[in-house]
Amino acid sequence: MAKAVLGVIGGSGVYDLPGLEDVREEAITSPWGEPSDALRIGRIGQTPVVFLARHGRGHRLSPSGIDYRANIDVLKRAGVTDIVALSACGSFRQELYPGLFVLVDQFVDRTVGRTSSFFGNGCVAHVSMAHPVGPGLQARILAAAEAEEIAVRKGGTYVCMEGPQFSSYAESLTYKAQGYDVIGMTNMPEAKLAREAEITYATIAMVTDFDCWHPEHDAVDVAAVVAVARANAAKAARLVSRLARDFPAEREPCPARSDRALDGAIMTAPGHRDPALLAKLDAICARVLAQG
Ligand SMILES: CSC[C@H]1O[C@H](OP(=O)(O)O)[C@H](O)[C@@H]1O
Ligand SMILES: Nc1ncnc2[nH]cnc12
Repeated sequence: MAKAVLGVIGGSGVYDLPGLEDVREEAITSPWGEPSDALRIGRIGQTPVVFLARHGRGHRLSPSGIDYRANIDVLKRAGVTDIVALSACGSFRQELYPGLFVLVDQFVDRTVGRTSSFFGNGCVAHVSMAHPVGPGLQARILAAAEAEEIAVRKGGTYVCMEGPQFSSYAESLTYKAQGYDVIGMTNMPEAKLAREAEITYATIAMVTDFDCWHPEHDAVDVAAVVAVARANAAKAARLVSRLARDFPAEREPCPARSDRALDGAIMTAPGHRDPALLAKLDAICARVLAQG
């Protein structure tokens, strides 16, 4: 059994992880590009925890400008087995109000300009995204939220738009009519890449606004979003601390098979694989390539 290592990706308003102890910074390099920031590696209780600020410290990176492959690759190199993705989001439902945490279990990818796979010509692989969130990890997050008395709702669909502009009124009404619950700009391709890397992924979608569909609320405004995101960040830190303190020492098998996502997924015959691409995949595919 592998040792469990918790990764935390901090989104808008979350550039640090209070509660992380024995912290050291490590700027791990990646053959895929430039990660958003140096990793902050430490522990909470007995659990090793690795923190990455998705937009970089100082929020330098736009959702479209983040190198999601480099981020997931360096987390994999740091030994991360489970990622908790913290994200600000807009809501399409009256009952999902600013301040509430939504544990989404589905994603709709509406991004257009992002590289969304580690694989390609020379090493073709197809992993399942039917159940993108690890149910076991999500259950632990739910239990931690309840223990900390943080308002949380389990289940929901997060639609990921390209951004950086917020949606038009017509788009907002369309997403709402489609039955989507929340909207953000970052969880895709992040969740897809985590799955390819065989890292279990779960999002805490922290509602900051009602997007622009709501007749009694103004259109999204960054200053208002940031104010709610800051308040959410303190709650998120409490939740993550509890989650980490109660986390198992060894990685648990994932019912969604995120820990074995690459089993049988690579279609390119060994003799036809591109050595240069395989070299870049050394961390992502370590488990299956070791099997030959
Ligand atoms: C400041 S609101 C827009 C911004 O916030 C969210 O990012 P993250 O998921 O990293 O919290 C949203 O997706 C946008 O990138
Ligand atoms: N309304 C919204 N649309 C997209 N991303 C967001 N992040 C926070 N609020 C958002």
